[in-house]
Amino acid sequence: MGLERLSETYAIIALAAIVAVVYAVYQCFFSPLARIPGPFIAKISPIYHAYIAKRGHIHRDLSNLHRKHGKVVRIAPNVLFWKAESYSVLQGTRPFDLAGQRNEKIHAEQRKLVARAYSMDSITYLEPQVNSVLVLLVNRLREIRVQPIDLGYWIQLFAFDVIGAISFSKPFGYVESGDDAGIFLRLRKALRSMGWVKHAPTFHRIHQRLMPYIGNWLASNDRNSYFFELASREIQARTNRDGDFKDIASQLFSVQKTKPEFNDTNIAFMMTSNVFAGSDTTSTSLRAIFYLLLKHPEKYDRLMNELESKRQTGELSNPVTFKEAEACTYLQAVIYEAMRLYPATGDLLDRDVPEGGMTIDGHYVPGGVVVGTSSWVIHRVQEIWGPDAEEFRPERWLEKENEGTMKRFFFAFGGGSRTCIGRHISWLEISKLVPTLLICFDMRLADDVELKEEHGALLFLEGLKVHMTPKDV
Ligand code: HEM
Repeated sequence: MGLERLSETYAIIALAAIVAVVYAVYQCFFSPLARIPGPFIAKISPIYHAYIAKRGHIHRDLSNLHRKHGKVVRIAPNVLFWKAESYSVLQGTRPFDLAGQRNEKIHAEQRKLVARAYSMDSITYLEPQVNSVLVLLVNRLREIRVQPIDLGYWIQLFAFDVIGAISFSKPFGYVESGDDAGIFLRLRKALRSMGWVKHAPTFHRIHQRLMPYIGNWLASNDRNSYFFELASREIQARTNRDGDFKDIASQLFSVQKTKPEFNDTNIAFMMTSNVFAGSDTTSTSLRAIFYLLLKHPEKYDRLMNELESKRQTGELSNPVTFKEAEACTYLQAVIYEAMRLYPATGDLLDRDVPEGGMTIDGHYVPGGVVVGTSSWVIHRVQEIWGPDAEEFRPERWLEKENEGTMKRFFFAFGGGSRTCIGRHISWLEISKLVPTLLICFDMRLADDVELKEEHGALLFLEGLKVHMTPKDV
């Protein structure tokens, strides 16, 4: 009896091994994607993508994979169009979610409702909100006596407060108090968790089903619970306050008047996206800009020459206006170049290949396969950016022969119908903050600063310590 059970067990193990080998042979030699190069383990297991995402430096891993395997790399057995299943993890059960919505038709309808509030025209409307946080930031930084300052942290406080200000006319009060009340860590945990759970959607589905019994083990769920509740409370408080508000909430409430189906819950979901998608992305970009500038004194000096000569001719106010900043050509080149080298999202933006399939770089890819690309990879392709693609050289954006090409391949905000809806807002913040801080402070990077990179669903850069000496302006 014992022997019989043993041989039965062996038979099951042998069968499982045969199935695994057949599956691996199929994936490596007979699948329609068999000829696409990539790590062996990625060809046979979807775990590979989730694994490299969990390690925290997927942005660099993807670039290395392309360097090793070429333009098209296979990073899962079944890895433009519809957003892939990984976005369901983002969306959860949320009915209004631009970033997470996979259905193109629903996405287009929802995006149409809110597009105006985020358009270029709305930027001037929101500028006074950014000004108030910026002036407060400069004053707070002037008061700090202990050097070097963790400028990265202050930038993050600024980016959060701006989101509160432009969304609900109420900064969160972080710059004022110099403290984030634990919210950054909570958000970081959520983004860290989302970074890998996105690539394990089956695991996510099972977890969500079991949640009533096992509780919530995934910080990624905070996006649609804790942060949604935070946004809902702010929206509620905002409707209870009187005043002529110049913010996104007021624009969305005016949409609601003609489209009542766009209810308060949907507005709160949109505001959750502002907090979730708009604060850390902007602060990471700002950290990269200051880090690269201060690391390259000749670029810093060139930018200071531009700003100072504009100051002397009265073309630069304090705080700098968006219009003035746009007219600073070297400043704009610096922003593009830093965001090229450190785009805030470095994982693949996954899309399902539509029915009928498509050909990518000579490889036929059948419908249903997930394809994606990463800004970290595109931004380092030498055929586009030249042999010095890894170098910080803002001048490349000013060279006549590159005009057009470079902006076309600038992928920090994604592209197509899913391009970042908040890109004008973050450009407004960045364009104003960088020159304003530079005209108000002399800056020097603290000794031995190297930014620490961690990629969850977004990139984080830690350790921007700077000596800041206030100037008389
Ligand atoms: C430097 C700052 C920012 C960067 C690098 C960035 C990056 C991106 C990228 C790459 C996407 C496309 C994602 C995809 O295809 O899956 C995206 C979408 C989105 N972003 Fe941003 N973002 C930034 C700032 C903001 C701000 C300030 C807001 C809101 C105030 C915002 C809200 C959104 C939303 C709602 C989407 C989804 C859009 C859609 O699918 O229609 N982002 N962002």
